[in-house]
Amino acid sequence: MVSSQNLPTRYLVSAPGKVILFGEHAVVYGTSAIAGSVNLRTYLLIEKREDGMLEAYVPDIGLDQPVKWNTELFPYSKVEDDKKEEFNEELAESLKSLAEIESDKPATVRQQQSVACLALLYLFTLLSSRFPETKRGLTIRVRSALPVGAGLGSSASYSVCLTTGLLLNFEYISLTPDSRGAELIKKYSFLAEKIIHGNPSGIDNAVATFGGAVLYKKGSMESLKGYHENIAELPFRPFRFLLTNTKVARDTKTQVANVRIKFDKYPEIIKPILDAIQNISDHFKTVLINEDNNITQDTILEDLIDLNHHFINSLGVGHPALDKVREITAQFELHSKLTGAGGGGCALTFIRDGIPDVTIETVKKSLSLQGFECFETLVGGHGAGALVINDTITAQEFMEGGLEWYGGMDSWHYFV
Ligand SMILES: Nc1ncnc2c1ncn2[C@@H]1O[C@H](COP(=O)(O)OP(=O)(O)OP(=O)(O)O)[C@@H](O)[C@H]1O
Ligand SMILES: C[C@@](O)(CCO)CC(=O)[O-]
Repeated sequence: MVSSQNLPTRYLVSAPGKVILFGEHAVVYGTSAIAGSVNLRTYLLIEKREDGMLEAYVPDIGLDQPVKWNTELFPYSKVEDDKKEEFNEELAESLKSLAEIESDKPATVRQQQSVACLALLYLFTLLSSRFPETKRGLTIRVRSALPVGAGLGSSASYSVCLTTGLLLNFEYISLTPDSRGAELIKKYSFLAEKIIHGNPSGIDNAVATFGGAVLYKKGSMESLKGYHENIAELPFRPFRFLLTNTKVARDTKTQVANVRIKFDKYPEIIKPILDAIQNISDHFKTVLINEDNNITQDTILEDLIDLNHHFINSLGVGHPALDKVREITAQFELHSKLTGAGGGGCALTFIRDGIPDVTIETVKKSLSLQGFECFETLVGGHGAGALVINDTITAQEFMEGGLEWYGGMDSWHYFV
């Protein structure tokens, strides 16, 4: 039996969102994509409790009240100890009724809340099963600076926070330098992503775990060697981007499923489009590595942004609001594309070197007049991190405090 006697009981955990530069959707079919972490993060506070209950505060998805479960009711017998890292459909099915949220909110909102709870219950049951029942009780509190369902990887950031907090609490990993920690976080967060997304490529949770700017390809990512082969760090200069949230709601699961329908119906047409997207990612990588003239790099990046946007639109995941962002930014000779799953959500606008701040402010103003929300971001930065936070803040301070403050704390341990 594992002893938790001398361990800290409270962790603060965080993970970034992501932005996909090139290759969303195509990456689900095994091509390469280029993505990086953004400086908007999710934070999770996890603490032990004595009464064997699991309680979750997840206000960002419209759950005004905490949700509480008796952990004795969870189906631990469904956990297969030797296959924990594979997705266990039976375990997910048997937890579904416990994860259901009853409220007078619209069905789509309840569905989003239920899958977020299901991801928590799934990981909790999986990872707590080797602990004595009396030591399983937990409270988790989640807050995020990321817009939910807008293409910036809010679900992966949430999944990685859940995974990191639970792995720490149930002593699978610790806050010591050890590359195994990041691998485990990536593997288990992928299971949570499967619950939320259906058929994820793994790019979002890989970026939320490892941070940085990466060239990602789906593949055998079981070993550390696999990690190096499949997620290469890119020699990224600090490119500036404007992110525009069109506030058109959509969910990734549906967008990915719609592309699948097209692919199955017209494989001979869709396959070459996916290949072309692969070539965009490859070309960009070559330019990053071989071209040291910033102006040339910027011009090529703009061409590739346009090409990628049109290819991806042809897969049926565009939206008039995203085209509006392109139209407005084009008036200032800036290039934009949808980012993430599309169908609404966010557009990404590249700000090449030398664009005056006053131009950017005017662009932002024009976009805001459409009801869109804009923010600037740099791509790259830390992945999943954690720290022990026994006395530093109260739960209430965490729920009510400014998120930027946590990021600035200097004792973060990053897993990469
Ligand atoms: N802060 C959060 N708290 C709890 N659940 C969250 C949070 N953020 C995201 N989720 C879960 O993730 C879902 C949103 O995932 P979805 O993949 O549709 O959007 P996204 O991750 O923001 O976009 P993309 O996958 O295109 O980057 C929510 O409905 C919810 O279930
Ligand atoms: C649309 C998609 O390519 C990116 C979503 O952020 C889906 C995935 O890769 O899992």
